[in-house]
Amino acid sequence: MNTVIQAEHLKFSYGDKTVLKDINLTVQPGEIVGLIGANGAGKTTFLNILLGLLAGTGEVSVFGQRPGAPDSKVRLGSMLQGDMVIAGTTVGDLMQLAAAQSPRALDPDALLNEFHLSDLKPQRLGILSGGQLRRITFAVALVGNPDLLFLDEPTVGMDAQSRKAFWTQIEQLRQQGKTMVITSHYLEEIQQVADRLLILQNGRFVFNGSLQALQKQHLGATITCETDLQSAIFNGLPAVDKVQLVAPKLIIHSTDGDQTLRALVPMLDRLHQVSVTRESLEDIFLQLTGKDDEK
Ligand SMILES: Nc1ncnc2c1ncn2[C@@H]1O[C@H](COP(=O)(O)OP(=O)(O)OP(=O)(O)O)[C@@H](O)[C@H]1O
Repeated sequence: MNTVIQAEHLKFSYGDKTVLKDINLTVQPGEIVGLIGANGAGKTTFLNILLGLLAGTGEVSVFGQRPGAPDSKVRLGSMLQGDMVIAGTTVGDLMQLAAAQSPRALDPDALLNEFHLSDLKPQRLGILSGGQLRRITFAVALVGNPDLLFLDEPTVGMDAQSRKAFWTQIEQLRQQGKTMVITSHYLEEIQQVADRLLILQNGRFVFNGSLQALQKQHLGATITCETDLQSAIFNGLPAVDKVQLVAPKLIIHSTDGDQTLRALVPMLDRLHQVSVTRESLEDIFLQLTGKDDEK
């Protein structure tokens, strides 16, 4: 299987500000990778390097070639933040222009129709709303029929319906075997679709794996119940971090939900309305990215 993206010891600085310190990554065909990180972590910078728009040090290849090489460029579609748009150009013209860049382009009109965007075809880009522009930019990214897509915060500004339609389209693209790198701050959305998550922090991936693997490493849970037992009893149970009484509820914060639950089994007849909430991706993300920057 030919690797789509390969990065080894990639480093990048803007002047004396080092943004990427040591990036190592392999992406295989058909993978959907969710790239997440706090504002300013370097996600867009990394995508720009993969596109050949910025040059870092270390080894980087896309379809086995240097980023930006013409042969790999035609297999690539991107939707970046702040994509330049010429206000006077119409949607139809922009789609034609984008299609003309690729020898394997799709029919622009058919694509606009499929995306329910045909009405916007005669409109000038300058008068479109932010959400409409995002949807058009997505169609532009796809019209060249790319094998690899870079989508940088694609759903920003889209209304709920458009976001839903967008993620459905991503699923369809998955069926077609497209490889995608998607950045998003909407963790609930990205976790649904990504085969693999990359968490960028302090210039490195502090996590590279599936959501399931991430959750296996982070076993924390919140157990809520009602009980006539004294809350002090729960403080002494294994892995219990903190116990809060918010009458009538007792809230037990555990660093290892399974371990604490096992210890609760003998008391089950005194516990009522028990519920368990595992750490969400957002909880884990905040733990991993809340750490101070390295000096
Ligand atoms: N052209 C530039 N010159 C100097 N610094 C820059 C430039 N572009 C980005 N930076 C800085 O590099 C860092 C990484 O920026 P980047 O846009 O890659 O982050 P990001 O993870 O995409 O952030 P966000 O989630 O806010 O979009 C930030 O501190 C940013 O201020």
